[in-house]
Amino acid sequence: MSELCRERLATQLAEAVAEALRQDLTRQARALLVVSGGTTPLPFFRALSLCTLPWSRVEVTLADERWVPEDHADSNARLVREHLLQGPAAEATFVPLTTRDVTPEQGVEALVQRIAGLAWPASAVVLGMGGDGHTASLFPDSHELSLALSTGEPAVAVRAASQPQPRLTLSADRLHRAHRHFLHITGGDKRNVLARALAGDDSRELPIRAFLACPLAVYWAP
Ligand SMILES: O=C1O[C@H](COP(=O)(O)O)[C@@H](O)[C@H](O)[C@H]1O
Repeated sequence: MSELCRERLATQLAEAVAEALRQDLTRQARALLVVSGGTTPLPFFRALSLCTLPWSRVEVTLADERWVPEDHADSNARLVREHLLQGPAAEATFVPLTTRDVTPEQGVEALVQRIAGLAWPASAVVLGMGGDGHTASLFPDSHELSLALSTGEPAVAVRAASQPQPRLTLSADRLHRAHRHFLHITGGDKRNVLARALAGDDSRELPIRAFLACPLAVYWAP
């Protein structure tokens, strides 16, 4: 039952995101979609790839990325290429968030320049959330969290003791500036984390709190 619910949730989210892109494309030449990685978005990526859109006018980038090669099992870019950029959606322009630099600290400046030409503000940001309340790569146990929550720079290199790889994340400021915000989560554990987040206001404890007033359209299924 929960598999069916999750598929329907992914389809409904894909329809809402596609409609957001269509609306913006009636008044601008290009529209930008920011997606998250991890495991939750896979059915959403597949559903969105089936939507009718002028894909050649759609740009896609990530909210965050693990600093691994694109063929690595943990690469968010690999997920986007394999599950979203398929069929007609392959005509979209995808801008990944890694370089060949050894560390994200070395690569961040080039990435800031790479994403500067995208159609900001994004039409939609689709956030995920971890069990620790992180979203994008805004981790509660990261030294760079305060910077990523407060900087006006678009992207930040981050490290967190809880994570095996260093990361690159769009800053809260850059994510905030999107026209629409969606949160895609599944399962009782994440529902409970979201309930905790809604009951407080310290974004350093549960970084998803930084987006609760965007407004944030929550797409949840068991
Ligand atoms: O590390 C990450 O985790 C979150 C949530 O991932 P999930 O596997 O629980 O769906 C994701 O939103 C983020 O983009 C990703 O890099």
